[in-house]
Amino acid sequence: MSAQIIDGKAFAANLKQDIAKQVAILKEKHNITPGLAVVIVGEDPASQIYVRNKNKSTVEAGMNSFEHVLPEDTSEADLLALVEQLNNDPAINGILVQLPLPKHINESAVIDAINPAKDVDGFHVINSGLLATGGDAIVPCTPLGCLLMLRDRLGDMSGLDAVVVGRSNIVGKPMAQLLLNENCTVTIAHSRTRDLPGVVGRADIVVAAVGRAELVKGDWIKQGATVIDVGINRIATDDGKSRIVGDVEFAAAAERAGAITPVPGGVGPMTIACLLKNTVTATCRQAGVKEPQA
Ligand SMILES: Nc1nc(=O)c2c([nH]1)NC[C@@H]1CN(c3ccc(C(=O)N[C@@H](CCC(=O)O)C(=O)O)cc3)C=[N+]21
Ligand SMILES: [Mg+2]
Repeated sequence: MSAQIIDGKAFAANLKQDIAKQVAILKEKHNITPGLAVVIVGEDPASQIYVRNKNKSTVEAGMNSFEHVLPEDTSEADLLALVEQLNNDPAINGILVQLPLPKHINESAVIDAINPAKDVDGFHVINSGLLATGGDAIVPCTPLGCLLMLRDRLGDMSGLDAVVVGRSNIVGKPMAQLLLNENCTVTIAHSRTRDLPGVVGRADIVVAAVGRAELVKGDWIKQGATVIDVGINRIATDDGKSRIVGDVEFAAAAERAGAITPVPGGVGPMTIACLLKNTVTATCRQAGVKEPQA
């Protein structure tokens, strides 16, 4: 194995320390404590684990955390009413509605009902529009976390070939926008892409975000490329148990890559750290104060 392993967990721990310092300064100088509301509809166990981790990290950073767990059969109207209540609550600076929502609820209607200034997921159409047009967007947490790791590893990315595998509104599209802002030559690959191995093989930066276990094969990777694996897939193992793998065939890719994120311990922890970061950013903008330097 030749690749450097990018330690997302350590990176996130560092970022969280900086955020805790920012929060302390906000309290001391402005008497503000950022508040994050997380809304979860239904009882998917995996979702509940994420929500618990987010809650714990929020409190550790010195912020207030508010959890709203609603039953699976909650109506869209009731969920919209809760969003409206959170929009109007001055103690709430960030609102995250956990996705996916149950089938009977229109996801984009709910996301777009969030006050864009409190949309710490950066999923509101206003924030995606601002990101696309070079404005002051709140940037989705997962792509933001990937960007911070890439900047740390590569510095100036100008002119590099970047391939994003996956075109979701949550990861693929905003990731491509961010890489374009870094002056990369960006390709978005997806299920209809012809010659995916060839497209991936010319990339200096590969971001895999398709949600398919080990779809990106190690021998596709260009020597020395930087590989960011967004996937979190649970697969069955021979002993009847299960384990978590990414969207990239890790061991084989690490033979060729210059640097690679592991799963777990890569992008996931950075997503949560960036959620806290976005909550601080949103709080400062709402209060009209400059973001403190940690
Ligand atoms: N509105 C909304 N915003 C989200 O950001 C959002 C969402 N809905 N729905 C669910 C997904 C999933 N998600 C994760 C965040 C962190 C880890 C994470 O920290 N993972 C660790 C542990 C993995 C494990 O062991 O299970 C790791 O990768 O090392 C995972 C998954 C945020 N999501
Ligand atoms: Mg997110």
